[in-house]
Amino acid sequence: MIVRFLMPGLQFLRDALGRQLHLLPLVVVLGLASAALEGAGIGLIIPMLGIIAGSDDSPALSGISAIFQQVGSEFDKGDRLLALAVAILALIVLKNLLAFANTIVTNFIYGKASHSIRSALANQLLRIGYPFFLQQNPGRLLNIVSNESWRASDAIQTVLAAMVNASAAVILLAFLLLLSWQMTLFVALGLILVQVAHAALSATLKGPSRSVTSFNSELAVRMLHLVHAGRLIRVFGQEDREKVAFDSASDSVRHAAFVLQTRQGILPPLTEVLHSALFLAAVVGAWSVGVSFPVIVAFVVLLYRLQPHVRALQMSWSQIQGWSGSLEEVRWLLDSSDKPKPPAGSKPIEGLHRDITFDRVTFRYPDLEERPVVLRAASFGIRRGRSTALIGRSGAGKTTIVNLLCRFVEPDEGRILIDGVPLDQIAPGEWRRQIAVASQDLELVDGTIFENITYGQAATVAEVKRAAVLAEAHSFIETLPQGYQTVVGYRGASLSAGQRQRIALARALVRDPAILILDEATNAVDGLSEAAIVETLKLRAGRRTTIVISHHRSTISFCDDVVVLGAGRVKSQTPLADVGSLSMDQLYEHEAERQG
Ligand SMILES: Nc1ncnc2c1ncn2[C@@H]1O[C@H](COP(=O)(O)OP(=O)(O)OP(=O)(O)O)[C@@H](O)[C@H]1O
Repeated sequence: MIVRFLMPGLQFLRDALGRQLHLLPLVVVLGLASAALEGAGIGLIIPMLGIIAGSDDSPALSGISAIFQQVGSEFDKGDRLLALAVAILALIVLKNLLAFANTIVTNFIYGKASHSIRSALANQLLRIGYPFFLQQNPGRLLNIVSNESWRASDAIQTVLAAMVNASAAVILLAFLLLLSWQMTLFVALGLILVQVAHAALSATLKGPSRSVTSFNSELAVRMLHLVHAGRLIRVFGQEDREKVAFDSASDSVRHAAFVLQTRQGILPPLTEVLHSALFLAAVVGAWSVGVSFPVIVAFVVLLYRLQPHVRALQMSWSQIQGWSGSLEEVRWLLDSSDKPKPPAGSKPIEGLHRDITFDRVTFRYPDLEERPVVLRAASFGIRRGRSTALIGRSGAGKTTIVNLLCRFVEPDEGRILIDGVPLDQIAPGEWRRQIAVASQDLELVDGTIFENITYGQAATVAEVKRAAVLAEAHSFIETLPQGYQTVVGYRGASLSAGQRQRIALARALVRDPAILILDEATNAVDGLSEAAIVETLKLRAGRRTTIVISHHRSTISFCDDVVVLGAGRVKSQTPLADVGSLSMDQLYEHEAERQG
Protein backbone atom coordinates (compact mmCIF):
# COMPACT_ATOMS: atom_id res chain seq x y z
CA MET A 1 0.00 0.00 0.00
CA ILE A 2 2.84 2.35 0.90
CA VAL A 3 4.48 1.62 -2.46
CA ARG A 4 1.18 2.29 -4.25
CA PHE A 5 0.98 5.63 -2.50
CA LEU A 6 4.65 6.47 -2.84
CA MET A 7 5.37 5.61 -6.47
CA PRO A 8 2.99 8.04 -8.19
CA GLY A 9 3.90 10.55 -5.48
CA LEU A 10 7.61 10.21 -6.30
CA GLN A 11 6.93 10.52 -10.01
CA PHE A 12 4.86 13.64 -9.33
CA LEU A 13 7.63 15.03 -7.12
CA ARG A 14 10.20 14.40 -9.85
CA ASP A 15 8.08 16.10 -12.49
CA ALA A 16 7.35 19.07 -10.24
CA LEU A 17 10.99 19.50 -9.21
CA GLY A 18 12.24 19.30 -12.80
CA ARG A 19 15.69 20.86 -13.04
CA GLN A 20 15.66 21.57 -9.29
CA LEU A 21 16.06 17.84 -8.71
CA HIS A 22 19.85 18.26 -8.74
CA LEU A 23 19.56 20.61 -5.74
CA LEU A 24 18.14 17.84 -3.54
CA PRO A 25 21.59 16.41 -2.65
CA LEU A 26 22.55 19.92 -1.52
CA VAL A 27 19.53 19.96 0.81
CA VAL A 28 20.59 16.61 2.24
CA VAL A 29 24.26 17.62 2.59
CA LEU A 30 23.37 20.90 4.29
CA GLY A 31 20.95 19.03 6.57
CA LEU A 32 23.60 16.45 7.44
CA ALA A 33 26.29 19.09 7.96
CA SER A 34 24.20 21.27 10.26
CA ALA A 35 23.12 18.23 12.26
CA ALA A 36 26.77 17.08 12.51
CA LEU A 37 27.75 20.52 13.83
CA GLU A 38 24.90 20.37 16.30
CA GLY A 39 25.94 16.89 17.44
CA ALA A 40 29.56 18.01 17.85
CA GLY A 41 28.43 21.03 19.87
CA ILE A 42 26.38 18.81 22.14
CA GLY A 43 29.34 16.38 22.43
CA LEU A 44 31.49 19.19 23.76
CA ILE A 45 29.10 19.44 26.70
CA ILE A 46 30.75 16.25 28.02
CA PRO A 47 34.16 17.84 28.82
CA MET A 48 32.41 21.01 29.99
CA LEU A 49 30.29 19.12 32.46
CA GLY A 50 33.33 17.04 33.38
CA ILE A 51 35.21 20.21 34.35
CA ILE A 52 32.23 21.61 36.28
CA ALA A 53 31.53 18.29 38.05
CA GLY A 54 35.26 17.76 38.66
CA SER A 55 35.29 14.43 36.77
CA ASP A 56 37.11 15.63 33.64
CA ASP A 57 39.64 12.84 33.81
CA SER A 58 37.03 10.14 34.34
CA PRO A 59 38.43 6.88 32.93
CA ALA A 60 34.91 5.43 32.59
CA LEU A 61 34.35 7.09 29.28
CA SER A 62 34.91 5.25 26.04
CA GLY A 63 34.34 5.67 22.33
CA ILE A 64 33.28 9.12 21.13
CA SER A 65 32.68 10.26 24.73
CA ALA A 66 36.37 9.67 25.43
CA ILE A 67 37.32 11.64 22.32
CA PHE A 68 35.16 14.57 23.36
CA GLN A 69 36.55 14.22 26.87
CA GLN A 70 40.06 14.81 25.53
CA VAL A 71 39.20 18.05 23.73
CA GLY A 72 41.46 20.83 25.08
CA SER A 73 42.85 18.65 27.84
CA GLU A 74 46.24 20.37 27.48
CA PHE A 75 44.79 23.69 28.76
CA ASP A 76 44.17 24.53 32.36
CA LYS A 77 40.56 24.23 33.60
CA GLY A 78 39.54 27.90 33.36
CA ASP A 79 40.95 28.43 29.87
CA ARG A 80 39.59 25.07 28.78
CA LEU A 81 36.07 25.87 29.98
CA LEU A 82 36.18 29.18 28.12
CA ALA A 83 37.60 27.62 24.97
CA LEU A 84 34.92 24.90 25.07
CA ALA A 85 32.17 27.52 25.47
CA VAL A 86 33.55 29.50 22.53
CA ALA A 87 33.84 26.32 20.43
CA ILE A 88 30.24 25.33 21.26
CA LEU A 89 29.03 28.81 20.34
CA ALA A 90 31.03 28.75 17.10
CA LEU A 91 29.50 25.39 16.22
CA ILE A 92 26.01 26.69 17.01
CA VAL A 93 26.60 29.79 14.84
CA LEU A 94 27.94 27.69 11.97
CA LYS A 95 25.10 25.18 12.29
CA ASN A 96 22.54 27.98 12.10
CA LEU A 97 24.28 29.53 9.11
CA LEU A 98 24.01 26.19 7.32
CA ALA A 99 20.40 25.80 8.45
CA PHE A 100 19.66 29.28 7.05
CA ALA A 101 21.37 28.38 3.77
CA ASN A 102 19.22 25.25 3.68
CA THR A 103 16.08 27.30 4.29
CA ILE A 104 16.98 29.47 1.30
CA VAL A 105 17.67 26.46 -0.92
CA THR A 106 14.47 24.65 0.11
CA ASN A 107 12.36 27.81 -0.34
CA PHE A 108 13.91 28.30 -3.77
CA ILE A 109 13.09 24.71 -4.74
CA TYR A 110 9.59 25.02 -3.26
CA GLY A 111 8.92 28.23 -5.20
CA LYS A 112 10.14 26.70 -8.46
CA ALA A 113 8.19 23.48 -7.89
CA SER A 114 4.98 25.39 -7.05
CA HIS A 115 5.43 27.48 -10.17
CA SER A 116 6.06 24.41 -12.26
CA ILE A 117 2.89 22.72 -10.94
CA ARG A 118 0.77 25.79 -11.74
CA SER A 119 2.45 26.18 -15.09
CA ALA A 120 1.90 22.48 -15.92
CA LEU A 121 -1.78 22.82 -14.97
CA ALA A 122 -2.17 25.89 -17.21
CA ASN A 123 -0.35 24.11 -20.02
CA GLN A 124 -2.61 21.10 -19.66
CA LEU A 125 -5.75 23.27 -19.73
CA LEU A 126 -4.47 25.03 -22.85
CA ARG A 127 -3.37 21.92 -24.78
CA ILE A 128 -5.93 19.33 -23.77
CA GLY A 129 -8.50 18.20 -26.37
CA TYR A 130 -11.51 20.53 -26.26
CA PRO A 131 -14.09 17.76 -25.55
CA PHE A 132 -12.58 17.63 -22.05
CA PHE A 133 -14.27 20.95 -21.28
CA LEU A 134 -17.60 19.61 -22.52
CA GLN A 135 -17.38 16.78 -19.99
CA GLN A 136 -15.90 18.47 -16.94
CA ASN A 137 -17.44 20.67 -14.36
CA PRO A 138 -15.64 24.05 -14.42
CA GLY A 139 -15.94 24.24 -10.63
CA ARG A 140 -13.81 21.14 -10.25
CA LEU A 141 -11.18 22.56 -12.59
CA LEU A 142 -11.21 25.94 -10.85
CA ASN A 143 -10.83 24.24 -7.48
CA ILE A 144 -7.83 22.24 -8.70
CA VAL A 145 -6.06 25.27 -10.16
CA SER A 146 -6.85 27.73 -7.37
CA ASN A 147 -6.95 25.47 -4.29
CA GLU A 148 -5.55 22.01 -4.67
CA SER A 149 -2.44 23.12 -6.56
CA TRP A 150 -1.38 25.08 -3.46
CA ARG A 151 -1.75 22.00 -1.31
CA ALA A 152 0.29 20.03 -3.80
CA SER A 153 2.99 22.73 -3.54
CA ASP A 154 2.79 22.57 0.24
CA ALA A 155 3.22 18.81 0.03
CA ILE A 156 6.46 19.39 -1.86
CA GLN A 157 7.65 21.82 0.79
CA THR A 158 6.78 19.21 3.40
CA VAL A 159 8.82 16.59 1.55
CA LEU A 160 11.79 18.98 1.45
CA ALA A 161 11.44 19.70 5.15
CA ALA A 162 11.21 15.95 5.74
CA MET A 163 14.53 15.48 3.91
CA VAL A 164 16.19 18.06 6.16
CA ASN A 165 14.67 16.49 9.25
CA ALA A 166 15.61 12.99 8.15
CA SER A 167 19.24 14.13 7.59
CA ALA A 168 19.33 15.68 11.04
CA ALA A 169 17.74 12.61 12.61
CA VAL A 170 20.27 10.28 10.97
CA ILE A 171 23.24 12.32 12.19
CA LEU A 172 21.89 12.80 15.70
CA LEU A 173 21.08 9.10 15.88
CA ALA A 174 24.66 8.37 14.78
CA PHE A 175 25.98 10.53 17.63
CA LEU A 176 23.67 8.73 20.04
CA LEU A 177 24.94 5.43 18.70
CA LEU A 178 28.53 6.48 19.33
CA LEU A 179 27.67 7.60 22.85
CA SER A 180 25.83 4.40 23.78
CA TRP A 181 24.71 1.83 21.27
CA GLN A 182 22.55 0.00 23.84
CA MET A 183 20.54 3.10 24.69
CA THR A 184 20.31 4.02 21.02
CA LEU A 185 19.01 0.58 20.08
CA PHE A 186 16.38 0.91 22.77
CA VAL A 187 15.38 4.38 21.56
CA ALA A 188 15.40 3.33 17.87
CA LEU A 189 13.12 0.35 18.56
CA GLY A 190 10.80 2.60 20.51
CA LEU A 191 10.76 5.14 17.67
CA ILE A 192 9.89 2.42 15.17
CA LEU A 193 6.93 1.36 17.33
CA VAL A 194 5.75 4.97 17.60
CA GLN A 195 6.09 5.32 13.83
CA VAL A 196 4.00 2.19 13.21
CA ALA A 197 1.22 3.57 15.42
CA HIS A 198 1.55 6.94 13.72
CA ALA A 199 1.42 5.48 10.20
CA ALA A 200 -1.67 3.43 11.07
CA LEU A 201 -3.46 6.55 12.29
CA SER A 202 -2.24 8.64 9.33
CA ALA A 203 -3.70 6.12 6.89
CA THR A 204 -7.16 7.01 8.18
CA LEU A 205 -6.68 10.57 6.89
CA LYS A 206 -7.05 9.70 3.21
CA GLY A 207 -10.84 9.31 3.27
CA PRO A 208 -11.50 12.65 5.01
CA SER A 209 -8.93 14.29 2.72
CA ARG A 210 -10.86 13.12 -0.37
CA SER A 211 -14.09 14.41 1.18
CA VAL A 212 -12.56 17.85 1.72
CA THR A 213 -11.41 17.95 -1.91
CA SER A 214 -14.76 16.90 -3.28
CA PHE A 215 -16.72 19.37 -1.10
CA ASN A 216 -14.24 22.09 -2.12
CA SER A 217 -15.08 21.35 -5.77
CA GLU A 218 -18.78 21.72 -5.03
CA LEU A 219 -18.13 24.99 -3.20
CA ALA A 220 -16.14 26.29 -6.19
CA VAL A 221 -19.13 25.48 -8.43
CA ARG A 222 -21.39 27.55 -6.17
CA MET A 223 -18.86 30.40 -6.10
CA LEU A 224 -18.67 30.44 -9.88
CA HIS A 225 -22.46 30.47 -10.02
CA LEU A 226 -22.71 33.48 -7.66
CA VAL A 227 -20.16 35.37 -9.75
CA HIS A 228 -21.63 34.53 -13.15
CA ALA A 229 -25.33 34.45 -12.41
CA GLY A 230 -25.61 37.69 -10.43
CA ARG A 231 -28.27 39.12 -12.76
CA LEU A 232 -30.24 35.90 -13.05
CA ILE A 233 -30.36 35.44 -9.27
CA ARG A 234 -31.57 38.99 -8.66
CA VAL A 235 -34.10 39.13 -11.46
CA PHE A 236 -35.77 35.95 -10.21
CA GLY A 237 -35.34 36.94 -6.56
CA GLN A 238 -33.40 33.79 -5.69
CA GLU A 239 -30.96 35.40 -3.24
CA ASP A 240 -32.29 33.46 -0.21
CA ARG A 241 -32.28 30.15 -2.05
CA GLU A 242 -28.75 30.74 -3.35
CA LYS A 243 -27.61 31.75 0.15
CA VAL A 244 -28.96 28.50 1.59
CA ALA A 245 -27.29 26.46 -1.18
CA PHE A 246 -23.97 28.30 -0.74
CA ASP A 247 -24.03 28.02 3.05
CA SER A 248 -24.77 24.33 2.80
CA ALA A 249 -21.81 23.80 0.42
CA SER A 250 -19.56 25.93 2.61
CA ASP A 251 -20.67 24.13 5.76
CA SER A 252 -19.97 20.77 4.15
CA VAL A 253 -16.38 21.93 3.52
CA ARG A 254 -16.15 23.12 7.13
CA HIS A 255 -17.44 19.80 8.46
CA ALA A 256 -15.18 17.68 6.24
CA ALA A 257 -12.17 19.86 7.10
CA PHE A 258 -13.04 19.62 10.81
CA VAL A 259 -13.13 15.82 10.66
CA LEU A 260 -9.78 15.81 8.86
CA GLN A 261 -8.18 18.34 11.22
CA THR A 262 -9.50 16.53 14.30
CA ARG A 263 -7.96 13.28 13.15
CA GLN A 264 -4.74 15.07 12.27
CA GLY A 265 -4.86 16.91 15.58
CA ILE A 266 -4.71 13.64 17.55
CA LEU A 267 -1.28 12.88 16.15
CA PRO A 268 0.99 15.63 17.62
CA PRO A 269 -0.06 15.18 21.27
CA LEU A 270 -0.02 11.41 20.92
CA THR A 271 3.50 11.35 19.49
CA GLU A 272 4.74 13.84 22.07
CA VAL A 273 3.46 11.65 24.92
CA LEU A 274 4.91 8.49 23.37
CA HIS A 275 8.27 10.16 22.65
CA SER A 276 8.51 11.58 26.16
CA ALA A 277 7.74 8.18 27.69
CA LEU A 278 10.36 6.61 25.48
CA PHE A 279 13.05 9.14 26.33
CA LEU A 280 12.34 9.03 30.05
CA ALA A 281 12.57 5.26 29.92
CA ALA A 282 15.91 5.59 28.09
CA VAL A 283 17.29 7.93 30.77
CA VAL A 284 16.12 5.77 33.67
CA GLY A 285 17.50 2.70 31.89
CA ALA A 286 20.87 4.43 31.29
CA TRP A 287 21.14 5.46 34.92
CA SER A 288 20.26 1.97 36.13
CA VAL A 289 23.04 0.37 34.02
CA GLY A 290 25.58 2.89 35.35
CA VAL A 291 26.15 5.24 32.39
CA SER A 292 28.22 8.25 33.57
CA PHE A 293 26.57 11.58 34.35
CA PRO A 294 28.13 13.68 31.52
CA VAL A 295 27.28 10.99 28.97
CA ILE A 296 23.66 10.78 30.22
CA VAL A 297 23.40 14.58 29.98
CA ALA A 298 24.87 14.61 26.45
CA PHE A 299 22.55 11.74 25.52
CA VAL A 300 19.51 13.52 26.93
CA VAL A 301 20.41 16.78 25.16
CA LEU A 302 20.91 14.89 21.89
CA LEU A 303 17.60 13.09 22.41
CA TYR A 304 15.97 16.39 23.19
CA ARG A 305 17.31 17.82 19.94
CA LEU A 306 16.42 14.66 18.01
CA GLN A 307 12.82 14.65 19.14
CA PRO A 308 11.55 17.64 17.11
CA HIS A 309 13.16 16.26 13.97
CA VAL A 310 11.54 12.86 14.44
CA ARG A 311 8.21 14.43 15.27
CA ALA A 312 8.44 16.75 12.27
CA LEU A 313 9.20 13.72 10.09
CA GLN A 314 6.15 11.92 11.38
CA MET A 315 4.01 15.02 10.99
CA SER A 316 5.22 15.37 7.39
CA TRP A 317 3.93 11.89 6.73
CA SER A 318 0.52 12.60 8.22
CA GLN A 319 0.31 15.98 6.47
CA ILE A 320 0.97 14.40 3.10
CA GLN A 321 -1.69 11.78 3.85
CA GLY A 322 -4.02 14.63 4.75
CA TRP A 323 -3.34 16.24 1.37
CA SER A 324 -3.67 13.00 -0.56
CA GLY A 325 -7.07 14.06 -1.94
CA SER A 326 -5.53 17.29 -3.28
CA LEU A 327 -2.53 15.46 -4.74
CA GLU A 328 -4.83 12.97 -6.46
CA GLU A 329 -6.85 15.80 -8.01
CA VAL A 330 -3.75 17.64 -9.29
CA ARG A 331 -2.25 14.38 -10.60
CA TRP A 332 -5.55 13.53 -12.29
CA LEU A 333 -5.65 16.83 -14.17
CA LEU A 334 -2.00 16.56 -15.16
CA ASP A 335 -2.40 12.99 -16.39
CA SER A 336 -3.02 13.13 -20.15
CA SER A 337 -3.59 9.40 -20.61
CA ASP A 338 -7.33 9.50 -19.82
CA LYS A 339 -8.03 12.87 -21.41
CA PRO A 340 -9.15 13.71 -24.94
CA LYS A 341 -6.15 14.26 -27.18
CA PRO A 342 -5.67 17.56 -28.97
CA PRO A 343 -6.38 17.35 -32.70
CA ALA A 344 -3.61 15.68 -34.72
CA GLY A 345 -2.38 16.27 -38.26
CA SER A 346 0.72 17.71 -39.83
CA LYS A 347 -0.07 18.68 -43.43
CA PRO A 348 0.61 22.35 -44.05
CA ILE A 349 -2.15 24.54 -45.40
CA GLU A 350 -2.24 28.02 -46.89
CA GLY A 351 -5.69 29.44 -47.54
CA LEU A 352 -8.66 27.71 -49.14
CA HIS A 353 -8.37 27.09 -52.88
CA ARG A 354 -11.49 25.19 -53.88
CA ASP A 355 -13.95 24.09 -51.23
CA ILE A 356 -14.77 22.53 -47.87
CA THR A 357 -16.75 19.32 -48.12
CA PHE A 358 -18.71 17.61 -45.37
CA ASP A 359 -18.84 14.01 -46.56
CA ARG A 360 -21.48 11.96 -44.69
CA VAL A 361 -20.46 13.36 -41.32
CA THR A 362 -22.09 11.77 -38.29
CA PHE A 363 -21.47 13.21 -34.86
CA ARG A 364 -22.55 12.81 -31.24
CA TYR A 365 -21.23 14.85 -28.32
CA PRO A 366 -18.88 12.70 -26.25
CA ASP A 367 -19.41 10.83 -23.01
CA LEU A 368 -23.03 11.52 -22.37
CA GLU A 369 -24.99 8.60 -20.97
CA GLU A 370 -27.39 8.80 -23.87
CA ARG A 371 -25.58 10.34 -26.77
CA PRO A 372 -28.17 11.62 -29.23
CA VAL A 373 -26.97 11.90 -32.80
CA VAL A 374 -26.48 15.58 -33.58
CA LEU A 375 -25.43 15.15 -37.21
CA ARG A 376 -26.53 12.18 -39.29
CA ALA A 377 -24.46 11.51 -42.43
CA ALA A 378 -24.51 15.24 -43.19
CA SER A 379 -23.11 16.09 -46.63
CA PHE A 380 -22.73 19.57 -48.08
CA GLY A 381 -20.10 21.82 -49.59
CA ILE A 382 -18.81 25.32 -48.91
CA ARG A 383 -17.20 26.88 -51.94
CA ARG A 384 -14.23 29.20 -51.85
CA GLY A 385 -14.99 32.88 -52.20
CA ARG A 386 -18.70 32.37 -51.62
CA SER A 387 -20.87 33.12 -48.64
CA THR A 388 -22.80 30.16 -47.29
CA ALA A 389 -25.67 30.47 -44.85
CA LEU A 390 -26.11 27.58 -42.44
CA ILE A 391 -29.65 27.65 -41.18
CA GLY A 392 -31.99 25.42 -39.26
CA ARG A 393 -34.18 25.46 -36.21
CA SER A 394 -32.70 25.80 -32.76
CA GLY A 395 -30.68 22.71 -31.91
CA ALA A 396 -30.39 21.66 -35.55
CA GLY A 397 -26.59 21.39 -35.26
CA LYS A 398 -25.31 24.64 -36.79
CA THR A 399 -22.85 25.51 -34.02
CA THR A 400 -21.80 21.87 -33.95
CA ILE A 401 -20.71 22.27 -37.58
CA VAL A 402 -18.57 25.24 -36.50
CA ASN A 403 -17.11 23.12 -33.69
CA LEU A 404 -16.27 20.40 -36.21
CA LEU A 405 -14.77 22.91 -38.64
CA CYS A 406 -12.58 24.40 -35.89
CA ARG A 407 -11.67 20.87 -34.79
CA PHE A 408 -12.93 21.34 -31.26
CA VAL A 409 -14.61 17.99 -31.83
CA GLU A 410 -14.04 15.30 -34.48
CA PRO A 411 -16.64 13.43 -36.58
CA ASP A 412 -17.60 9.94 -35.39
CA GLU A 413 -18.10 8.89 -39.00
CA GLY A 414 -17.52 10.50 -42.36
CA ARG A 415 -14.93 13.09 -43.30
CA ILE A 416 -14.44 16.79 -43.67
CA LEU A 417 -12.30 17.60 -46.71
CA ILE A 418 -10.43 20.83 -47.31
CA ASP A 419 -9.61 21.09 -51.00
CA GLY A 420 -9.89 17.30 -51.02
CA VAL A 421 -7.52 16.79 -48.06
CA PRO A 422 -9.04 15.21 -44.93
CA LEU A 423 -9.16 17.88 -42.23
CA ASP A 424 -7.78 15.48 -39.62
CA GLN A 425 -4.51 15.30 -41.60
CA ILE A 426 -4.00 19.06 -41.63
CA ALA A 427 -1.89 20.76 -38.92
CA PRO A 428 -4.59 22.12 -36.57
CA GLY A 429 -2.72 25.31 -35.64
CA GLU A 430 -2.18 26.23 -39.29
CA TRP A 431 -5.77 25.40 -40.15
CA ARG A 432 -7.13 27.58 -37.36
CA ARG A 433 -5.00 30.45 -38.60
CA GLN A 434 -7.05 30.34 -41.83
CA ILE A 435 -10.26 30.83 -39.83
CA ALA A 436 -11.70 33.67 -37.80
CA VAL A 437 -14.86 33.18 -35.80
CA ALA A 438 -17.20 35.81 -34.43
CA SER A 439 -19.72 34.10 -32.23
CA GLN A 440 -22.08 34.92 -29.42
CA ASP A 441 -20.18 32.32 -27.35
CA LEU A 442 -16.71 33.83 -27.81
CA GLU A 443 -16.47 36.43 -25.09
CA LEU A 444 -14.21 39.46 -24.88
CA VAL A 445 -11.08 39.40 -22.74
CA ASP A 446 -10.53 41.71 -19.79
CA GLY A 447 -8.45 44.46 -21.39
CA THR A 448 -8.82 47.48 -23.63
CA ILE A 449 -10.85 47.54 -26.84
CA PHE A 450 -7.57 47.74 -28.76
CA GLU A 451 -6.25 44.64 -26.99
CA ASN A 452 -9.50 42.82 -27.74
CA ILE A 453 -9.42 43.58 -31.44
CA THR A 454 -5.77 42.53 -31.70
CA TYR A 455 -6.26 39.44 -29.49
CA GLY A 456 -5.75 36.98 -32.33
CA GLN A 457 -3.65 39.09 -34.65
CA ALA A 458 -1.00 41.74 -34.11
CA ALA A 459 -2.19 44.86 -35.97
CA THR A 460 -1.36 48.52 -36.32
CA VAL A 461 -3.65 51.26 -35.03
CA ALA A 462 -4.75 51.97 -38.62
CA GLU A 463 -5.60 48.29 -39.24
CA VAL A 464 -7.54 48.10 -35.98
CA LYS A 465 -9.51 51.21 -36.88
CA ARG A 466 -10.24 49.86 -40.35
CA ALA A 467 -11.57 46.59 -38.90
CA ALA A 468 -13.65 48.56 -36.39
CA VAL A 469 -15.11 50.70 -39.18
CA LEU A 470 -16.03 47.54 -41.15
CA ALA A 471 -17.63 46.06 -38.04
CA GLU A 472 -19.62 49.27 -37.39
CA ALA A 473 -17.78 49.65 -34.09
CA HIS A 474 -15.56 52.65 -34.79
CA SER A 475 -18.21 55.33 -34.30
CA PHE A 476 -19.29 54.16 -30.84
CA ILE A 477 -15.67 53.54 -29.78
CA GLU A 478 -14.84 57.13 -30.72
CA THR A 479 -17.54 58.42 -28.40
CA LEU A 480 -16.01 56.65 -25.38
CA PRO A 481 -13.75 58.94 -23.29
CA GLN A 482 -10.81 56.55 -23.58
CA GLY A 483 -11.60 55.49 -27.16
CA TYR A 484 -9.71 52.36 -28.15
CA GLN A 485 -8.01 52.36 -24.74
CA THR A 486 -11.31 51.83 -22.91
CA VAL A 487 -11.11 48.83 -20.60
CA VAL A 488 -14.05 46.53 -21.35
CA GLY A 489 -14.04 44.69 -18.00
CA TYR A 490 -14.47 40.98 -17.35
CA ARG A 491 -16.07 39.42 -20.46
CA GLY A 492 -16.74 42.93 -21.76
CA ALA A 493 -19.17 43.63 -18.91
CA SER A 494 -18.98 47.41 -19.32
CA LEU A 495 -20.33 47.31 -22.89
CA SER A 496 -23.75 46.60 -24.33
CA ALA A 497 -24.37 43.24 -26.00
CA GLY A 498 -24.44 44.87 -29.45
CA GLN A 499 -21.19 46.77 -28.74
CA ARG A 500 -19.53 43.56 -27.59
CA GLN A 501 -20.63 41.81 -30.78
CA ARG A 502 -19.25 44.57 -32.97
CA ILE A 503 -15.87 44.45 -31.23
CA ALA A 504 -15.86 40.66 -31.58
CA LEU A 505 -16.61 41.09 -35.28
CA ALA A 506 -13.77 43.60 -35.64
CA ARG A 507 -11.50 41.07 -33.88
CA ALA A 508 -12.42 38.50 -36.52
CA LEU A 509 -12.16 40.92 -39.45
CA VAL A 510 -8.74 42.29 -38.48
CA ARG A 511 -7.30 38.85 -39.28
CA ASP A 512 -8.66 39.14 -42.81
CA PRO A 513 -9.09 35.36 -42.67
CA ALA A 514 -9.46 33.01 -45.61
CA ILE A 515 -12.61 31.70 -43.92
CA LEU A 516 -14.81 33.94 -41.81
CA ILE A 517 -17.40 32.24 -39.61
CA LEU A 518 -20.20 34.31 -38.14
CA ASP A 519 -22.23 32.32 -35.63
CA GLU A 520 -25.13 34.51 -34.52
CA ALA A 521 -22.49 37.23 -34.59
CA THR A 522 -24.82 40.19 -35.07
CA ASN A 523 -28.06 39.08 -33.41
CA ALA A 524 -27.79 41.83 -30.75
CA VAL A 525 -26.85 44.56 -33.21
CA ASP A 526 -29.50 47.11 -34.27
CA GLY A 527 -31.00 46.88 -37.76
CA LEU A 528 -29.14 49.83 -39.25
CA SER A 529 -25.76 48.68 -38.02
CA GLU A 530 -26.50 45.16 -39.19
CA ALA A 531 -27.38 46.41 -42.67
CA ALA A 532 -24.04 48.23 -42.78
CA ILE A 533 -22.22 45.09 -41.59
CA VAL A 534 -23.94 43.06 -44.30
CA GLU A 535 -22.65 45.60 -46.85
CA THR A 536 -19.14 45.05 -45.44
CA LEU A 537 -19.51 41.32 -45.78
CA LYS A 538 -20.64 41.69 -49.38
CA LEU A 539 -17.29 43.39 -50.06
CA ARG A 540 -15.53 40.18 -49.12
CA ALA A 541 -17.58 38.25 -51.66
CA GLY A 542 -15.52 36.54 -54.32
CA ARG A 543 -12.30 37.15 -52.40
CA ARG A 544 -12.87 35.34 -49.13
CA THR A 545 -15.11 32.53 -47.90
CA THR A 546 -17.81 33.34 -45.37
CA ILE A 547 -20.06 31.04 -43.37
CA VAL A 548 -23.02 32.71 -41.70
CA ILE A 549 -25.27 31.20 -39.07
CA SER A 550 -28.33 33.20 -38.20
CA HIS A 551 -32.05 33.02 -37.61
CA HIS A 552 -32.50 36.42 -39.27
CA ARG A 553 -33.37 36.64 -42.93
CA SER A 554 -31.61 40.02 -43.21
CA THR A 555 -28.31 38.63 -41.91
CA ILE A 556 -28.11 35.92 -44.54
CA SER A 557 -29.48 38.12 -47.33
CA PHE A 558 -26.05 38.64 -48.91
CA CYS A 559 -25.21 34.91 -49.00
CA ASP A 560 -24.76 32.97 -52.23
CA ASP A 561 -25.74 29.53 -50.94
CA VAL A 562 -27.92 28.22 -48.18
CA VAL A 563 -27.56 24.90 -46.34
CA VAL A 564 -30.69 23.89 -44.42
CA LEU A 565 -30.23 21.60 -41.44
CA GLY A 566 -32.99 19.66 -39.73
CA ALA A 567 -33.10 16.68 -37.37
CA GLY A 568 -29.38 16.11 -37.76
CA ARG A 569 -29.62 15.93 -41.54
CA VAL A 570 -28.81 18.33 -44.32
CA LYS A 571 -32.29 18.89 -45.76
CA SER A 572 -31.13 20.94 -48.68
CA GLN A 573 -28.26 22.91 -50.17
CA THR A 574 -29.24 25.46 -52.75
CA PRO A 575 -28.31 28.90 -54.14
CA LEU A 576 -30.10 31.48 -52.02
CA ALA A 577 -31.37 33.15 -55.18
CA ASP A 578 -33.43 30.01 -55.96
CA VAL A 579 -35.30 30.26 -52.67
CA GLY A 580 -35.10 34.02 -52.31
CA SER A 581 -38.85 34.41 -51.89
CA LEU A 582 -39.14 32.01 -48.94
CA SER A 583 -39.41 33.18 -45.34
CA MET A 584 -37.10 31.77 -42.68
CA ASP A 585 -39.76 29.30 -41.51
CA GLN A 586 -40.37 28.15 -45.06
CA LEU A 587 -36.61 27.80 -45.54
CA TYR A 588 -36.36 25.62 -42.41
CA GLU A 589 -38.89 23.26 -43.93
CA HIS A 590 -37.28 23.35 -47.38
CA GLU A 591 -36.27 19.88 -48.51
CA ALA A 592 -34.12 19.19 -51.55
CA GLU A 593 -36.24 17.52 -54.21
CA ARG A 594 -33.68 14.86 -54.81
CA GLN A 595 -33.93 13.83 -51.12
CA GLY A 596 -37.74 13.88 -51.17
N1 LIG B 1 -21.61 20.47 -25.36
C1 LIG B 1 -22.64 19.72 -25.71
N2 LIG B 1 -22.82 18.53 -25.13
C2 LIG B 1 -23.87 17.77 -25.48
N3 LIG B 1 -24.76 18.10 -26.39
C3 LIG B 1 -24.65 19.28 -27.00
C4 LIG B 1 -23.57 20.16 -26.69
N4 LIG B 1 -23.69 21.26 -27.46
C5 LIG B 1 -24.81 21.08 -28.20
N5 LIG B 1 -25.38 19.89 -27.93
C6 LIG B 1 -26.55 19.33 -28.55
O1 LIG B 1 -26.32 19.27 -29.94
C7 LIG B 1 -27.47 19.68 -30.65
C8 LIG B 1 -27.07 20.76 -31.67
O2 LIG B 1 -26.62 21.90 -30.96
P1 LIG B 1 -26.06 23.17 -31.71
O3 LIG B 1 -25.57 24.12 -30.70
O4 LIG B 1 -25.14 22.74 -32.76
O5 LIG B 1 -27.42 23.72 -32.35
P2 LIG B 1 -27.68 25.05 -33.16
O6 LIG B 1 -28.30 24.62 -34.45
O7 LIG B 1 -26.45 25.88 -33.24
O8 LIG B 1 -28.78 25.72 -32.24
P3 LIG B 1 -29.10 27.27 -31.97
O9 LIG B 1 -29.72 27.82 -33.20
O10 LIG B 1 -30.09 27.18 -30.85
O11 LIG B 1 -27.82 27.94 -31.59
C9 LIG B 1 -28.49 20.13 -29.65
O12 LIG B 1 -29.47 19.11 -29.53
C10 LIG B 1 -27.73 20.27 -28.37
O13 LIG B 1 -28.52 19.84 -27.29
